[in-house]
Amino acid sequence: MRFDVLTLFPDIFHAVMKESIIGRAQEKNIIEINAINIRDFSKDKHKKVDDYPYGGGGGMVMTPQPIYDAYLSIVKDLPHKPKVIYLSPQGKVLNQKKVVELSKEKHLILLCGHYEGVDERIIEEIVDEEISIGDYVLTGGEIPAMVLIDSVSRLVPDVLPSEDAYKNESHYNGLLEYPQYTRPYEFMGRKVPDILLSGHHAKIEEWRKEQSLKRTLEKRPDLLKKRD
Ligand SMILES: NC(=O)c1ccc(NC2CCCC2)nc1
Repeated sequence: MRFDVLTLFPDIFHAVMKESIIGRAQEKNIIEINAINIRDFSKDKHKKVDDYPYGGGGGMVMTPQPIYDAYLSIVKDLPHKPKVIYLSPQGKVLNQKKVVELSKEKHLILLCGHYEGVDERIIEEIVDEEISIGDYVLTGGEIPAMVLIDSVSRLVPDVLPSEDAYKNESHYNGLLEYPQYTRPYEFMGRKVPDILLSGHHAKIEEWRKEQSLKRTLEKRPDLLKKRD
């Protein structure tokens, strides 16, 4: 799976995305992440990428030409136009269902805005959908883009060591994850539930399902309504 990120701050991606699971998946060429610097496509002699908003008001708006030319540099040789996602507070809030849907794509272009955002005509011209990672405002779309890349990449085959690693993750099968324990058996006077040491896999499975349901009821009862 290929991610092309249109951003003013490509170094942020190089730093974060070469680490851990995502970094290893890139080395294994299972996923590819390219950060494209929008500023490289500015035709302005001072490499300007923003300007004052028509109609006045504070802040600056990202001008459309550099973004459009950066976009063209990606798609000009491609047989199909990849889905373009603009990370914005106005987007549909990302959830695991959407993450699963996006993980089926072969190629995604993520547009990261800054300042007051991008010129509306860019959204009209190249953006297929807007996605938000939650109802709060950030200084740029880069962190939301990394959240999207991380959550989607986990579901790309062979990125995670084993299938079941994500099968029981929180927000998977619609429930929160059961409690996890590892060595030592006793810590701060707290012991591991004995069922987990019984070796009785059917009973352990049952206990885990009960715990998932119990936790979901306590912490996120809203998730129970949505379960299909
Ligand atoms: N909740 C979010 O996913 C989100 C995305 C982008 C953003 N800020 C960007 C959007 C255009 C200028 C800065 N803030 C919040």
